[in-house]
Amino acid sequence: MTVQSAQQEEEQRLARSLEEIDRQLRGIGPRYFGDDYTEQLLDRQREERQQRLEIAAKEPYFGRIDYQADTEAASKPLYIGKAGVGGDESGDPLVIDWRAPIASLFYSFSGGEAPVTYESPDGEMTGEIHLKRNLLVRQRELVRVVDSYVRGVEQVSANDEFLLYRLGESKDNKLRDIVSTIQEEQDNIIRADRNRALFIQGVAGSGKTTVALHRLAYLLYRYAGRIAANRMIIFAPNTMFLDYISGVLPELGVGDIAQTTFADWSLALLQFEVSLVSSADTLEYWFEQERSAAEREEAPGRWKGRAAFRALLDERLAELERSLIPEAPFEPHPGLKLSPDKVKEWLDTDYGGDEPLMKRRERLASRVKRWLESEWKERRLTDKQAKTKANAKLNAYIKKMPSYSAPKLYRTLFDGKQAHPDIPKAIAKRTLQQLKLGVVDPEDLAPLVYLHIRMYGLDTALFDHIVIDEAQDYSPMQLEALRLCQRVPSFTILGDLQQGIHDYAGIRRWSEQMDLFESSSVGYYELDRSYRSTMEIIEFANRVLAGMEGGVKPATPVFRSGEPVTVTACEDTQWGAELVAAVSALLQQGIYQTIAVVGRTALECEAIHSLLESAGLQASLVQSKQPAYKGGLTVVPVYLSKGLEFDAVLIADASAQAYRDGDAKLLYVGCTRALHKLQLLHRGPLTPLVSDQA
Ligand SMILES: Nc1ncnc2c1ncn2[C@@H]1O[C@H](COP(=O)(O)OP(=O)(O)OP(=O)(O)O)[C@@H](O)[C@H]1O
Repeated sequence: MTVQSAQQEEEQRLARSLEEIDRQLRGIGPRYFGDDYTEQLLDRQREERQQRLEIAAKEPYFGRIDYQADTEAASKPLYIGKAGVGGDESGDPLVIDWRAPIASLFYSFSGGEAPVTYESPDGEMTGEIHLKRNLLVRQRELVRVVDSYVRGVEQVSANDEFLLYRLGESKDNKLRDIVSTIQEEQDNIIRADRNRALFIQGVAGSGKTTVALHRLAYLLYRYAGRIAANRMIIFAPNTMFLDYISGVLPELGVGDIAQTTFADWSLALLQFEVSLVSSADTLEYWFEQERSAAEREEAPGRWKGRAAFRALLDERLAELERSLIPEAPFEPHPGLKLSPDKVKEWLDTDYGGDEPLMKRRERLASRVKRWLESEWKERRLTDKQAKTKANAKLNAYIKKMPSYSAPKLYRTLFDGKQAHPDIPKAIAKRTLQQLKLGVVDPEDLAPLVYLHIRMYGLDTALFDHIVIDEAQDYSPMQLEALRLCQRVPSFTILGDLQQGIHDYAGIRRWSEQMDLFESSSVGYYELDRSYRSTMEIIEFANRVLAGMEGGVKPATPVFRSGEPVTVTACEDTQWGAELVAAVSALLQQGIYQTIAVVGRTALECEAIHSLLESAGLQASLVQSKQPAYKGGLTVVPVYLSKGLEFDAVLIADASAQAYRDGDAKLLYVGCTRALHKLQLLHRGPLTPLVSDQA
């Protein structure tokens, strides 16, 4: 088939499809606002259908495969889109949802006449593919048709033209969905089994965040009715990042999934009984001045974050459990005794198991009360005075069963004689001082959450699935706390050890987290291809890490060539003027929607921001606790740029003074934020991390 006739064929098909989608949209009945439960359910279904059709009415599909099942005599065209649309009377769907089992062929098929297989609910299906076609529809118009495979024709399209087209686009201030260009290695992760602790180590720009969000949409589709969006949660590093990723799930037609930071979630769970030291203080401490490797390793965050710290918490919980039974028997009336052994028996047998400790305490207290009432009944006691006396004794007895909040129990670990001997003195001293003021450090949140859940349980339902982004910054103790929120592990845990700039609190090896799970429930994937940046940028960034200890895996670029990376030396006195000139030049090109000037510290960024403003260049300054990333021209400290991306990045000062030998990960993070253009300026000698590339 010629390109022209393919275009014609698809234009006709698009017109028919749109007509049918519009017809279905018109046929949806009016909304229902009454109290009838069945009607409400039907209304919700109608609304969901309407949302799907509205997505399809703009861009019904992006791909087509002509597939011949083993059991059939001829191939059928299957159109794949963001939202599935039912067909007319013929019974065949008009558009197949990208998450449907058969749609996996579109992502996994890379040519050849060999039989293909996919997993369906009825088992493995086999067939042949005759055509794989990419279709670009924008605002109901067919813009492009590209065949990447036609049976019987040698190698139709060598490169994934569509992928390169998408990657070449410039980006605004929001992450986007990638349904039309998901790559096979990404699709394997998206469709992996639900009940797993799935770890994904992926280089910068390999699509980890994007893939995790698509996986949620997939899980909701695949396990519809069994899992719910409002029982899923995404943990991301900060509120600005949450805002940046907030568009993807709605684009995929998914709402209602909680997206939060571990700190915000923990503080709410602890009912704000404690507050957190300012995150700006923590960041300033670790990033504004040089901190040695030894200091980072021995940091309180590492100490309290270890899985071994859990043993100390468990010890304290066990002690609390033992102390729930008052030593002396309960004697409400002369001659009537309830022995500690009997109370222990109740605690162990009737209220044992997994129930939270303080809930067991409550039940135990009620049990003792019931025992007293039944004794009264048996003895036909009517003497009101005797009863009042006994009730007073009952209250005194119950008071002897200790009741703690999580922070109060936690405090005992660090406090005076009760303090745990294994805790280093300096850590105990600081923690206690803080707790007395009702304040905690970030690393205290996970142990507090752990204690709270073990003592009081969760207020909300258990989670069906948990996503942790930038998980290399999570301590094993955080994972321990989150594990309590599920019956069976169902996690997507993603990160990049090479970007582990918060290693004073996070991990050095994935095994630190993986070892918390049974090996049979752990899955591990690596993503090595980087989709964000041009080849030039990736090769440059790879060499920043090259000298680093500990088996660095370089990112593999997609074949997308761009401008060379530039490194420019400036006289100290000229640096400000050169910076302004470089930013102006980038703006004047008019092709970059987002430009970042990346500084080493918050202080330096404030100075750069003033410099740009006084030169008449409007820029937004990113600070910790920033609620949203606005796009346009941004000045950002390197440690807050993690997770974000910009069309062009200017590293403001890549001098040896700013980036020392130990700062390779930090500079790597800065460089890998760039999609199309990377420039470095330096005043004073260039950092040794890139000196071979200048
Ligand atoms: N298959 C794909 N098709 C098109 N674009 C893709 C694909 N995979 C990833 N991208 C793009 O690559 C960029 C990086 O994706 P994302 O931010 O999810 O990566 P990441 O691995 O989380 O990065 P980092 O660790 O550096 O924060 C995004 O612009 C995303 O849209």
